Amino acid sequence: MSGLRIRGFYSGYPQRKVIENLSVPRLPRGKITVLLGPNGCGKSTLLRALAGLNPAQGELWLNGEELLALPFSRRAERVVYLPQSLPAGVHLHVLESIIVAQRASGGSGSEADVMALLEQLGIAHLALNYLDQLSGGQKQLVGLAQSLIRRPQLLLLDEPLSALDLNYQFHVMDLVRRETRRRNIITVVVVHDINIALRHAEHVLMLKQGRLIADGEPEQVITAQSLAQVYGVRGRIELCSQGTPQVLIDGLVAEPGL
Ligand SMILES: Nc1ncnc2c1ncn2[C@@H]1O[C@H](COP(=O)(O)OP(=O)(O)OP(=O)(O)O)[C@@H](O)[C@H]1O
Repeated sequence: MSGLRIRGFYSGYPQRKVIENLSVPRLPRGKITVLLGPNGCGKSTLLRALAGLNPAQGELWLNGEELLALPFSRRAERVVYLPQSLPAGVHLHVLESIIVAQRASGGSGSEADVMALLEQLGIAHLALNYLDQLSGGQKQLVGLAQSLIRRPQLLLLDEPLSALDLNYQFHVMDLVRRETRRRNIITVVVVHDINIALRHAEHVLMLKQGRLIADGEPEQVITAQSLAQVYGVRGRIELCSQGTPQVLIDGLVAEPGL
């Protein structure tokens, strides 16, 4: 079966269970899935576990192949995880760092391909800058280029927009969506901005305390009821004048007894 299927999945740390008995029938190929949930609910733990960077038990099927049974090197050819921040102290040019990422995944290391991707991301002018001399947002864009050039089947992006301005947030989500469709891959993106999820996601997972609360199309998952249950806020979903749904937050859900 194509797509990603998760069954009876557990992950966490020696002193702490985080993801408990998670099952997701199917994350579709060619679509962006946004993973939502409050701070500390287990979003990064889950992405790292999907990538084989955290211990996990259960079943994890990617395009019909059981990932947990694969050696780490074969799994890393199929799954790429972009962490919230790039490792510090890497003294490489942007261009070199992406060529290294491309060669590590069996690519040709072609400078022309890398430059074309940097152009698409709007950062070709940074090609000869050192990674450790970039701004936070510039580093995020380079991290995205390093991830895309590796041509994974499953792309896991952990808060890739957190340091980006409004223009780049839109540009990056648009680009990731186009590339996800063009390459027919599965992309899972963690974001905190519900309106970005409503606008750009094609599928949404909502987590609370390591458990799946909702799974489906954005407008089915992001409702006043789920916002109250998962985030403890009173919200409304309204159509703006251009027909795009928007979440408006009116306040916090009253504590019982207050
Ligand atoms: N290395 C670790 N060792 C032990 N516990 C950890 C570790 N990393 C995270 N945790 C705990 O696991 C839980 C889930 O953390 P995780 O980083 O997955 O949450 P998150 O949903 O990504 O949060 P945020 O939105 O704040 O980034 C938290 O309670 C956190 O304290």
